[in-house]
Amino acid sequence: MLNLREFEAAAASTVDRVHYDYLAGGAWDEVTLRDNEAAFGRLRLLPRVLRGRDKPELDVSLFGCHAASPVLMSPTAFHRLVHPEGERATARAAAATGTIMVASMAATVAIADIAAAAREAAGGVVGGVVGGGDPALWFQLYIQPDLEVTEALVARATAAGARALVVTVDSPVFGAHERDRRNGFLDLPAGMACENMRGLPGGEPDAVRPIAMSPEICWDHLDWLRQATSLPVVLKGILHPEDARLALRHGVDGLMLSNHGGRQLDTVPATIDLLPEIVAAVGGRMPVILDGGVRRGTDVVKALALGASAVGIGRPVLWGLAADGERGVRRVLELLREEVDAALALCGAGSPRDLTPDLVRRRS
Ligand SMILES: Cc1cc2nc3c(=O)[nH]c(=O)nc-3n(C[C@H](O)[C@H](O)[C@H](O)COP(=O)(O)O)c2cc1C
Ligand SMILES: O=C(O)C(=O)c1ccccc1
Repeated sequence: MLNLREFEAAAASTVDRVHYDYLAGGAWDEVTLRDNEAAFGRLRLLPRVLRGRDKPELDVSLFGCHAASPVLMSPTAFHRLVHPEGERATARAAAATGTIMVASMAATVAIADIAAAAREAAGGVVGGVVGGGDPALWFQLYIQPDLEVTEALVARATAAGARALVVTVDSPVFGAHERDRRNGFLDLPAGMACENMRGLPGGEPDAVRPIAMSPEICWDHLDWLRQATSLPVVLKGILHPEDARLALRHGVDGLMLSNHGGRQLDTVPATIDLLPEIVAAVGGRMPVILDGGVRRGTDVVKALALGASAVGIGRPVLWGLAADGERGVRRVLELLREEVDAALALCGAGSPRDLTPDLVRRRS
């Protein structure tokens, strides 16, 4: 496999059609889904030359979490749908490559088990230190209207060693995925469940509580969460610059500029097209991480040049996992890393910090 597209093709031919449609699909007409990739295609890179740089340095540090690459794994649900080891395999690939993994609240492996898999793969070496503590694992949270349940989820993630909470705020209702409606995909197959939702307060000890998406969630909930945890809080799914400014006022630590891979409100802009406005609104006061349509090293470089601190990939991780389990995910991450490395050098940059917005031009 030479690039992420080849992993996409491999996944399309191995994963059951109904399940493949679930991971590939978007909301309604899939306008945003297509635009995320197309918008990167409308941008051109304008390199600098003769800058006499060393080999590029790709490390990033986010909320005290060190990573070998500015590409992280965005949270995606249901990894066991495409591979029997599910999130365990994903976590091992993340740990082996020094990649930050954002584990989904809708994971099919519990956060404690994901963390254990990551630790095992790191061989007890985390951040270059033997016995160096917790892996580069973050937990994605949908705030549940029942705050006791939300508190229990946060406590589990914290106990597992998660280093940040990524609160997804673009889902007051479930996205309307017409492919899933047509295919009748409503639930996980027997023997798979959202393990983070098992045995929560107010339910039977072994019961799996459905994930609630609620239009009632508001900034008051965020304020409550802010005081209920000492972990960094990252908001995922902020699109309007006014909401970016509000996030700052509510003590948020970072943003993930994301349209959920085109799976929530259709016809919102591509994330890369929104990035300059969001970066301007934030004014360097917190990191902005972009996801949606990142498929090539050049996409990563464009986003970093326009002010993102890092980028996330969603579907490509699932393609790698479907194609070849842990090895496939590792290969996806390595391919992208090699491409970023080469694209940085070709831009005359010695690190992501050397990338500036003038290196990106819109195709006329
Ligand atoms: C199959 C699938 C499941 C997802 N599950 C979640 C989730 O549980 N929580 C969440 O915040 N985002 C979820 N997302 C959105 C991703 O975090 C991310 O925003 C998106 O996939 C990025 O776009 P990309 O797939 O083009 O890289 C999911 C995306 C996909 C494709
Ligand atoms: O499919 C998704 O995009 C998603 O975010 C999700 C969230 C909860 C349960 C299943 C999927």
